[in-house]
Amino acid sequence: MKDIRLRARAKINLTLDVTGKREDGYHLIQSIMQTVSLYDGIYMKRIQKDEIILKSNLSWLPTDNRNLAYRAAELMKAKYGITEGVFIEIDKRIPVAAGLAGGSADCAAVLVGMNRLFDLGLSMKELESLAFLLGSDIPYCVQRGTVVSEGVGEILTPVKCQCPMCYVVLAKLPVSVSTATVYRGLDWQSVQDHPDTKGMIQAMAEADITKMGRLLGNVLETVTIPMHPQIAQLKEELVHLGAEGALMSGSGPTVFGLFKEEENAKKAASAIRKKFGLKEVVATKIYHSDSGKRGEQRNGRNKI
Ligand SMILES: C[C@](O)(CO)[C@H](O)COP(=O)(O)OP(=O)(O)OC[C@H]1O[C@@H](n2ccc(N)nc2=O)[C@H](O)[C@@H]1O
Ligand SMILES: Nc1ncnc2c1ncn2[C@@H]1O[C@H](COP(=O)(O)OP(=O)(O)OP(=O)(O)O)[C@@H](O)[C@H]1O
Repeated sequence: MKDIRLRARAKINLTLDVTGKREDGYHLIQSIMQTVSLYDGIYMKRIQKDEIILKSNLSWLPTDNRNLAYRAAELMKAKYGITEGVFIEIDKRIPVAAGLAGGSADCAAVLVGMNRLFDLGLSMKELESLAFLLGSDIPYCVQRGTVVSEGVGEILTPVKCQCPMCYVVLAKLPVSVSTATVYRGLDWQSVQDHPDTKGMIQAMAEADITKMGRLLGNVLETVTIPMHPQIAQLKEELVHLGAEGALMSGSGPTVFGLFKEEENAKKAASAIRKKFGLKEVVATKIYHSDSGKRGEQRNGRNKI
């Protein structure tokens, strides 16, 4: 039976602005999204019996249609009349409910995986449209890279210059933050401090990581930080430890810091782990696809 291995990578928001609100309550955003190397391993296999079997290394993660990866397989099966089944195994490494789009990345990987396992021949654009039916961050997780995300997350414009390579420390507080609650708590019209999206793109074009650090900005911090003031302390400490800048990712609670040197990022990660007593601290880096094409076969193994 055909099988496939994929890497579902996390994202950070280098900028996140809210520019309006739709009648259905969803917010219009402008955000520079960036893929990082940290990934969940996804293994998929076609099975004869018409069912979806999902397993993961986290005993408490749902394995039914509360899991976005399951929902991706369910949607593809229904839409394309697939009568065979699929086995999906998730090796979860991305912190959950963290603002890193871990569930969205798994979901996107399963969409890509189903397309290949069942030879559906769908284009990236078609996969992104399906992705948007399942969540706002998922089209981006299909596309990945350095991208300006607008609308409610469905209008994606790749940034021509790549984000310069730098090292990223992710530090997650042991609290859950609901994205819906954070957006509901935002009075977008009274936001004073809007991130400079254009300035950030210019800083990336100049490969000026110091300037990028200064321009990091996320309006959702105005909601999440008052709920969890330790986020501000984590940001301060990361800068104290040598980060060029630090910011909350998405709706939080993960904070990331950008570092020029890998060694400094590793040292900062271990200092943060100790000082704040955190378990979920990861030193990773900006992800640059080395094949340029998602799903390219390398060394006989499928990787994304
Ligand atoms: C915060 C970000 O992660 C930034 O990349 C995204 O905007 C959120 O993306 P997501 O987690 O995929 O969001 P969804 O699962 O689609 O929506 C969760 C909830 O967040 C709110 N929501 C989401 C996206 C958006 N543009 N405006 C919103 O107000 C809605 O109340 C929605 O019910
Ligand atoms: N495959 C999955 N991995 C992780 N969480 C999942 C998955 N499927 C569903 N969930 C549920 O989704 C919720 C949010 O988890 P996720 O890790 O995607 O959050 P997030 O990183 O904040 O996402 P975003 O940045 O898109 O808001 C959790 O409560 C979790 O139970």
